[in-house]
Parts: sequence; structure tokens; C-alpha cells
Amino acid sequence: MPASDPAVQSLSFDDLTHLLRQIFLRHGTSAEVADILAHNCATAQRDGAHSHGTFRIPGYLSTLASGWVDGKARPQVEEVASGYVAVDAAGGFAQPALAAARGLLVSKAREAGIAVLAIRNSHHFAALWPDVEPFAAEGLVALSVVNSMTCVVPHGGTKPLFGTNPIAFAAPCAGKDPLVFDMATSALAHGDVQIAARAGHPVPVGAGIDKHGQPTTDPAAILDGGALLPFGGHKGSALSMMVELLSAALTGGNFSFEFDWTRHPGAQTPWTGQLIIVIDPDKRAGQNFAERSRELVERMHEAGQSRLSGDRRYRQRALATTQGISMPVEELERLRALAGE
Ligand SMILES: NC(=O)C1=CN([C@@H]2O[C@H](COP(=O)(O)OP(=O)(O)OC[C@H]3O[C@@H](n4cnc5c(N)ncnc54)[C@H](OP(=O)(O)O)[C@@H]3O)[C@@H](O)[C@H]2O)C=CC1
Ligand SMILES: O=C(O)C1=NCCCC1
Repeated sequence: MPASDPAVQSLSFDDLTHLLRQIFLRHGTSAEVADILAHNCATAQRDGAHSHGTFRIPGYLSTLASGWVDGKARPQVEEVASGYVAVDAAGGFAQPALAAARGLLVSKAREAGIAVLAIRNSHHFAALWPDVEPFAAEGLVALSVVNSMTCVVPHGGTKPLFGTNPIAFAAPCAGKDPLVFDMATSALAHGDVQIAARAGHPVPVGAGIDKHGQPTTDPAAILDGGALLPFGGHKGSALSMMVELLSAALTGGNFSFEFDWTRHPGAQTPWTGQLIIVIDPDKRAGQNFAERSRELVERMHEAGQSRLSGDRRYRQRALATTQGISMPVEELERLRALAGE
């Protein structure tokens, strides 16, 4: 969208964060939770991760209004075994739980070379890369998984069971931005199906089935009693199973099919769990990990891969830093009204 377009307005990252913070505060979160969610959501919007940027605000607010999530929850952090940090998010959002445990997690990873954070009783409604990228910026390797809500049929099955269950990975790379990937284990993120339905666009072949179990490219049919498919058939399905086990069975959280939000009309956030593994690579590798990352990236480029995961986001971030974050004026007006401006 060109900045000269009168239907588009640019604003700084700080201004967008401030606006979102006002919205969260006005809709029942604590100041601390408002700060964390606003920063998280503005970060996604800045980097062009539209399925998890300001698009999510109405979902956050209807969920808060429904009483399904506690916007003022105080996470409880405990080191249950050496280097194994558990957090009970107390029915609140996952990001404040991560924030509460982050210092302990990093110090344990630096001490022992590896540490695990197991978050349970939490709601994750966002992109996963903002949770892991900051670790890599500090020289650590991080892997995270989170499960969501039943909307994906396991491979060869007929009934939805898994969530869209993303996996995110971040690693330092000498002289470059961290190497990051973040992907749903379904053929599409649920958010992208909602965006396609709203825009009236078809989704790619292989993304989902309708309520009769027939393949469809109609996003509305996927949302209305249909389901998504795993990416890559049995391989994505196996990864999704792993995400369920690590995010729920290992943390004490809910599987994607286990929570019942029907008594909370408007609820949209999955009440599940999240696992983060943090590794200090220079403790064990015996060589400079970040230099090795750079070597690998150079070889990938030589092999012909021009775009690496994360490149698009970093490009968007650079653009937003110099030119501001471009947003449709109509959407900004809606956000300002929600903030009471
Ligand atoms: N909280 C939750 O429960 C859930 C959250 N989500 C979130 O939804 C978001 C979108 O997920 P998804 O749709 O699977 O992501 P995409 O398929 O858009 O992207 C997945 C990864 O592949 C990279 N990538 C995309 N296209 C290319 C390409 N042509 N060449 C090289 N790399 C490429 C992306 O990098 P780049 O970012 O640079 O484009 C990204 O790291 C994620 O942030 C995820 O965390 C999804 C499911 C549930
Ligand atoms: O896009 C998705 O898929 C999801 N995002 C946030 C949480 C629910 C699933």
C-alpha cells in the first residue's frame, strides 16, 4: 500500500503500541498485561504478520468480555527440577507467563547449557516467533511449541482433533539477524482462513475439507463445520501430535480438544499450554555456533535459496522503521474508538 494512498495512514511502532495498550487497559487487563500484549501485537503488525497483528484485537476483546480469560492473572513461577521451570499462567495469557519466568529461564540455560519452560493454564492468541526471537538476539537457541483449539483433522482421519499447533525456532547467526522460522503444522493458520473468508478469496487446494469431509477451497466451508488439514500429510500430522504432547501432556495444560468454552460466548483464545526449550550453544558445541549458522546460510544461498524464513518479516520491519507502519485508515479509526479516543 503506497503511503500516498489517502485510505492508508502510517504510524510509528511506539504510537501503535500505545494505542493498543489503551485498548487492552480499557477492556479489563492489568497495566502489566496491557504492556505485554500491546507490544506483542504491534510487533506482529510491524513485521507484516497480519494474521496475528491488529486483526486479533476484536478476538482479544470479545474473549476478555466473555470472562473466559483472566486479563489480570498473576503467573506463578516454580523451578520444579534443575533447569525445568514451570509456570501456572492462572488462566491468563501466555506471554505474561513467559515474561515472569524469562529471567530464571535464561540464567538456568546459561548455567547448565539448557533449560525448559513449561507453561500451563494459559491462553496464546498470537504469533509464536516474538516469543523465541529475543532469545536468539541474546546468543541463545530457542524452540517453542503451542497448541490451540480443535480445527485440524489428523492424517487419514475424518474428525477435527488437533489445533493449528505452531512450531517456532530461533538461532543466532553471526553478523545477521537471528535465523527464525515460525509455522503452523496445519496447511494454513486458522487466522489466514478467517482473513480469506472475510475477503471472499479461496484458500489453496489441500488446505481443508467441508462439513461433508470433501476437499474445499472455500474458507467459509472450512470454518462452518469443516476443518483444516495438516501440512505435508502424515508428516505435519506427526508434528502436530508432538506439539500436543509437548504443550499439554508435558506442561499439565489442556490438549486442543479438552477445553469447553461454550459457556463463554465470544471466547476465542485457546486455553492450553506452551513449551519453550532454550539452549546456550556455546556451552556445549565446542565451536562458534553463530559462525556455523552464518556458514550454513551462505551455503543455502549458494545452493539457490534466495529467501530464508524470517527474511520477509525483517524486510517489513526495516520498512516500518523508516516509513512507519502502514495501516488502513478505517482500521485505525476502529482501533481509536476502542481505545476511547
Ligand atoms: N498461537 C497459536 O495458537 C497459533 C499461531 N499461529 C501463528 O500463525 C503465524 C502464521 O503461520 P503460518 O501461516 O504457518 O506461517 P507461513 O506459512 O506464512 O510461514 C511459515 C514460515 O515459513 C517462512 N516462509 C514463508 N514463505 C517462505 C518462502 N517462500 N521461502 C522461505 N521461507 C518462507 C516464514 O518466514 P517469514 O515470516 O519471513 O514469511 C515463516 O517463518 C505464525 O506466526 C504462527 O505462530 C499459527 C497457529 C496457531
Ligand atoms: O491462526 C491460528 O491458527 C490461531 N491463532 C491464534 C490462536 C488460535 C489459532
